[in-house]
Amino acid sequence: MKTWIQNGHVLDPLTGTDQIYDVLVDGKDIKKLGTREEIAKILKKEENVQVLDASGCYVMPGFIDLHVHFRDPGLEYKETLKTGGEAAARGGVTTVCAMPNTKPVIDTKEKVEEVHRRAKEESPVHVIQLGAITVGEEGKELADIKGMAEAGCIALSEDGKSVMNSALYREGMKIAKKYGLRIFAHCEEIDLRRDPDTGEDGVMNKCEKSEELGLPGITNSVEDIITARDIFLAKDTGVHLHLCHCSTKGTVDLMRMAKEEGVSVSAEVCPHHFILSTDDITEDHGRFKMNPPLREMKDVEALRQGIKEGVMEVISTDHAPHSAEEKDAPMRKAAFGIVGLETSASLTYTELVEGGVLTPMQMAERMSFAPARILGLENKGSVSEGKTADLVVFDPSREYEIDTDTFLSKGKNTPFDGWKVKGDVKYTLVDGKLVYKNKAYEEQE
Ligand SMILES: NC(=O)N[C@@H](CC(=O)O)C(=O)O
Ligand SMILES: [Zn+2]
Ligand SMILES: [Zn+2]
Repeated sequence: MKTWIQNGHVLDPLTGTDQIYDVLVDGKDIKKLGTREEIAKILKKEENVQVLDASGCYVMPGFIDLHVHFRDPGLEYKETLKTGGEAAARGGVTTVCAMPNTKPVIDTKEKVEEVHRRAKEESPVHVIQLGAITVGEEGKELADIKGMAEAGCIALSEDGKSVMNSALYREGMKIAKKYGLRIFAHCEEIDLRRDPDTGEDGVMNKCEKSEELGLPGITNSVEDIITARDIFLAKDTGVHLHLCHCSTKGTVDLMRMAKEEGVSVSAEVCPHHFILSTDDITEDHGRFKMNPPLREMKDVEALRQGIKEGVMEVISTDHAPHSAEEKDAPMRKAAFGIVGLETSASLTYTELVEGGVLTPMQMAERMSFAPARILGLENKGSVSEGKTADLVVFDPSREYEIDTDTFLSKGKNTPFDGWKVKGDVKYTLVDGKLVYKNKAYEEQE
């Protein structure tokens, strides 16, 4: 099967291509970039091709989300490989890294293989399952790192928490390095998560707003301390360290230092952390509760500056679906986490590209090329001949209102419901196959 994407503005971070081209997809691969005539010449007259109109749209490499929670196995009432995959496709995301904090925790070769096998059948997008660092994410003994590497894990993560025992963690890093795996770190000193004044478990950022709402707070140091520790351990062991859901100015400063020192590190920021601050928390409600929490404006500004410079080179979502019952509650009761797959590209385009922080090419870099490089996926993250046809056709002019009722994800938990945004996904292709077609364009056709 061939697909002919016509008249799109190709953005390719690998070769620097930044111009209007037609793109011919043949099977799973990108066959040719060229003019209408050049593509027409390759095709036989009677040949059956799928034509997609990309006029006025960017053709970018499919987004690669290094951080999602698909809750499968065990917590399927929140999300499944199928619904999570459909939400991803809708957001222009063609590959996800699924965190291992499922039920059971993914900590063996067999469990990784099982998710990979099922994902091929059930999810429309590529799913890379990450394995836990310790058995059951309990922080007591190391999981079967070698076995998980053999199952194609690529990276390990204890997401949801940090490995608090530094010696055990260092040992895990050494083994990960030996088998070519990266470490994706959730940085949180759990013993400090309690409010320094009241000792109660923190539910939002510690600041004037938390005082005003009478809620227990989480200080920036809860993140910064472990960020620093992890960077030093990465330096000692040589493993590649990727910092998840960075939220503080301190983390940006530490990342800048680590990169100057030549440590093998990368870092991601999620839309909620570079868009919202504690000023946006209008009431004591679970839709504003996530870990790490929304921080203050000075942090948001530092994150944006870091993204602009490329110190923070990845935009991920930390897509964390929960049921309505788990989220429609005051902060003390609600679960940590918000969904992000279906809003990430629109929010990033609206806030960062329209907002003058990133060029459209840099958006493709942060959302696809850089994550592909971190994972070592040479065939992804690029719209150039011979690469895998994981593609997104993104329309920068379509304005719409975010409506959780339309979400394909089971999770509707987001503070962005009702937000007006600019830029939307028109088509998503995975391995050359059309896996998402935006219904908003059907009426026009
Ligand atoms: N981010 C969150 O608030 N929650 C995540 C866990 C995590 O990413 O640490 C979850 O699994 O729900
Ligand atoms: Zn986390
Ligand atoms: Zn997470």
